[in-house]
Amino acid sequence: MINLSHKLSATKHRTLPLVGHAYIFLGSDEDRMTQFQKLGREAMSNDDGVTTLWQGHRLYIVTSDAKLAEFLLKTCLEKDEALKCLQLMTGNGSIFAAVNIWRPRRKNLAPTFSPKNLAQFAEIFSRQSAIMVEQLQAAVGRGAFSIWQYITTYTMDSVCESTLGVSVNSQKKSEQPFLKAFDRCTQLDSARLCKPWFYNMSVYKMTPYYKEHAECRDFIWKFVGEIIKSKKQSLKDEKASMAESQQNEKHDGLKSFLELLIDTSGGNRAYTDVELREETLVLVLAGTDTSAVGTAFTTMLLARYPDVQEKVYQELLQVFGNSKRPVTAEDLPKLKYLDAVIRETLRLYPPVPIIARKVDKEVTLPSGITLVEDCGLVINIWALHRNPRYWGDDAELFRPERFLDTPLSHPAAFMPFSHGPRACLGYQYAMMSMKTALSALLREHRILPATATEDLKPLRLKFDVMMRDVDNFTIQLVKRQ
Ligand code: HEM
Repeated sequence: MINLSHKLSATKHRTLPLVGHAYIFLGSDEDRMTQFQKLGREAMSNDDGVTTLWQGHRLYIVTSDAKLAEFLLKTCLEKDEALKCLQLMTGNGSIFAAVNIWRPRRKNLAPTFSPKNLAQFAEIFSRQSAIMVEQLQAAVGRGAFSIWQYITTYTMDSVCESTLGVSVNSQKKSEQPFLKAFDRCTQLDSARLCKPWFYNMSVYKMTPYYKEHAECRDFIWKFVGEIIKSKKQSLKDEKASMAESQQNEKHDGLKSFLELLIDTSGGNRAYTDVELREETLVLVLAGTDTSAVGTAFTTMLLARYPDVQEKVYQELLQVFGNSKRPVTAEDLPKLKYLDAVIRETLRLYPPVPIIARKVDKEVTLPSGITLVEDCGLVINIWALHRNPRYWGDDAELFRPERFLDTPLSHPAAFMPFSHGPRACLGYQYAMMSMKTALSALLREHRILPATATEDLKPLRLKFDVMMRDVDNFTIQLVKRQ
């Protein structure tokens, strides 16, 4: 690795004995995000499109170049060691699993995201977003407030209903025990991710955090385990009660991801209860805060760009007129400008600003340099999305029209959902959910910045497992006439 480090551009930060550059990530979540931004810009300004740094004895290669990122994401599929600490709750669930486990699981999971299956979830998004708007009435016209809790409970309720087929009703019941346990587990996981000295399991087990994590995790596993058991039983009963001739008939009712997974993993490959628990928890984990962060950043930008908000509103008027009818699956493809606004938000504020992989066997880059086994790889999506080489001189500008008037300069220039074989499976699901929530909100309300001068200040960002707004997405809402 030392030889390799001499062939690649290196970070300007001083290397300390033993820890290398690990010290630069100490400090607050905001400091950590600032470091990632700086590293991304360093990589962008280097001729080889990378910067390198040492985390203890391991060399990490950071890139914000779309071509190189595309190559790495297609070639190196193993997740980085650091992400192992996120597996406590999801076990071998596909998102963090080793390649040999991930591959067959992805094969089973992918067909459950077919357009036909996704269209049936539109009704859930529509119903849950109506609840969100109803809950928000308490804040309308009353000055600045954080919209985060409203949006994250909307996504939690939608994801749980579409994944497990149950209503956890977290929008109306903030003390919902599943939500509390799930939130606590993810908080503990992200705190651990930022403290490398807790990566070692034996060390972590000695901390009070592990005990608390284990208690929450046991609760979650029991909750999901019971749903799986009862779902399997009712599917069995349903089959038994159906006449033989009806067995192959199409089942028209709404099917949750859990039921779809039981179907797709059928036959000899049928999933055990543990596998079903792991995969459904992956969907809840991967689908909740990510979409909530994307939606919340969009509200912040709409508040700061009233002309963009007005254009979205005009498009909504064209599709819905003055009616109060719910959003349907057929409406969503017509909301092309809103789609561009969300994409532009995800470009400038990607909820997952960095992703990490590991080199599991030597790989030679197109430049001829060979990466050695066990190097870490960081794709800096935040910087890649602001790279003028792919986005032009106005890369830093919020301009949704770019998604309507200019084709992508490279297939990997826009990758909020990652790229290559391990890219996000929930991409279309997330776009549907975000579009439904934002249209429900904007049809009746105008979004304003928290204060009159707010739109002049740059957004302050922080990083745990995801990128968030330091001020917790504070806006104002007023009713439209
Ligand atoms: C704005 C919302 C979302 C964003 C920004 C996002 C982003 C991502 C990213 C960056 C990855 C890949 C990580 C990597 O390459 O290491 C990923 C993976 C994944 N996402 Fe999403 N995601 C979103 C919503 C969702 C939703 C709603 C679901 C499911 C309902 C979902 C399910 C998954 C799954 C299953 C994977 C793992 C894929 C695999 O390893 O094969 N995501 N997501």
